[in-house]
Amino acid sequence: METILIVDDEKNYTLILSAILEEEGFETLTANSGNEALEILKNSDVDLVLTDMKMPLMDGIELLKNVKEKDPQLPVIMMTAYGTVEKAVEAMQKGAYSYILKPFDNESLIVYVKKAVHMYAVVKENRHLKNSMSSMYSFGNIIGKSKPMQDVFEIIAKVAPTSATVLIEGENGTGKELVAKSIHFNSTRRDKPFIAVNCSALSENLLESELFGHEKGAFTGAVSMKKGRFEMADQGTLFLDEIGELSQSLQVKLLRILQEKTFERVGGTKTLSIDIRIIAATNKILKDEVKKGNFREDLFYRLNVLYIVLPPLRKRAEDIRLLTEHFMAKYAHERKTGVPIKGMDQKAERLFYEYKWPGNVRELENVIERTMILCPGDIITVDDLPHNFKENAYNALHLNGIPANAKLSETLINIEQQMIKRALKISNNVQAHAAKILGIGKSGLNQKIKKYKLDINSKK
Ligand SMILES: Nc1ncnc2c1ncn2[C@@H]1O[C@H](COP(=O)(O)OP(=O)(O)OP(=O)(O)O)[C@@H](O)[C@H]1O
Repeated sequence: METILIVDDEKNYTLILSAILEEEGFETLTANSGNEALEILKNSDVDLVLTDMKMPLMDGIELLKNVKEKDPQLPVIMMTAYGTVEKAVEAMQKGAYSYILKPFDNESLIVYVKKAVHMYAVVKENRHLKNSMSSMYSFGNIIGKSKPMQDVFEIIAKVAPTSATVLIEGENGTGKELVAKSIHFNSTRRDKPFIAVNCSALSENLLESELFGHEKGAFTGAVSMKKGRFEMADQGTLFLDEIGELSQSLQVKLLRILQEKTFERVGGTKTLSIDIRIIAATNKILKDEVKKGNFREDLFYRLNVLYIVLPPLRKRAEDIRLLTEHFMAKYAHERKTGVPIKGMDQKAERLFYEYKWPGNVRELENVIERTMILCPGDIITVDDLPHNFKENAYNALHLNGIPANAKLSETLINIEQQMIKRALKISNNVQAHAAKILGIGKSGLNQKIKKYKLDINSKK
């Protein structure tokens, strides 16, 4: 049953309207001031606000403004007396659904109310669909409707509750850390630490003490005992990013932790036990690294208990629009103008689809964040996109192998020469035949051959 909020400072009037509308099968709530109405709206689901225009303290227009801030699509009907029609027009401009002149007959009121309520029912249905779609197309804050991403969501849901080691493969910026976090926060370890280490960011010695910690005096500068990341992650999850960069000696130590769940701090003799889940990630194909002898096979199998591949963005173009909208909403607060972005024009969208996104989702996110700051209007055009992105995107748009920054005259000469060479080859260097293939005169061809010094052995 739909609920109508009736607002009028004349109490009797609200009661009469309430009776009329309840007779029609609506549920009603009544308020005798704008503030009272806003209080009700905070706690109840309302499908329509029917308000008087002239009220002390907060008038109908002011109330309308507040309602629209809460829900821009909730319909508001203004009841107004003859003298205040101009105000009613102003209300319409500010987003009122309609106005009705007092005194009105019950039938007209009911027609207006039914129309508005019906319109809002459609809005609510769309919202519901959109919500259920967005939960289909996301797993926590990981977005994706493409088949490979849907498969990833399924695997995360299955592996998260276990404590199994997971290996995630994917190019930079494809969301490996996001997936690792999602596994952690959907596991029973969610209240324990999630610790991330980038194995390529530190030299071997530093990484060793970072991972395993060190005892006081273990090396110059080790002035006190320091716990390593393994200890910090005890009972939680340790995310080892860029695992393919781990040195051979650290690979051995990691293997021991995975097998025995024990280790010693650098410079220490005491064996420590830990309970951690390891999630490893790499932008290399680890199997190939094993074949090349760069990565231990036994460690590879220990890590690869469960395997997740995140495909590059260029291979899941159907996610681009969804991710773009997601990041537009995420960075909407960065808009200095306050004008909300409605979307992107066709040209900009095409560029997004054709671009190869070497930096994957991270690059897309950065482009959108900067565009949200730069774009003055409500539609993103190519002009609003960050300069260096446009340069990259256009340079990447090869036209039959011709880069976007190629000069026309040079390119035409190059193509002309290639076509002549090909025609000569096909015609076994018979110029008359080659000219026919090219659709030009024999003497014209001969001139070009001389100009470009293309063939000295040709048969006339
Ligand atoms: N599917 C996705 N949905 C929403 N945001 C995503 C998605 N994939 C990546 N991101 C965002 O892109 C950025 C990069 O993601 P993340 O750091 O997880 O990538 P990565 O693969 O671990 O990168 P690297 O290999 O460079 O460490 C983050 O801000 C992340 O939130």
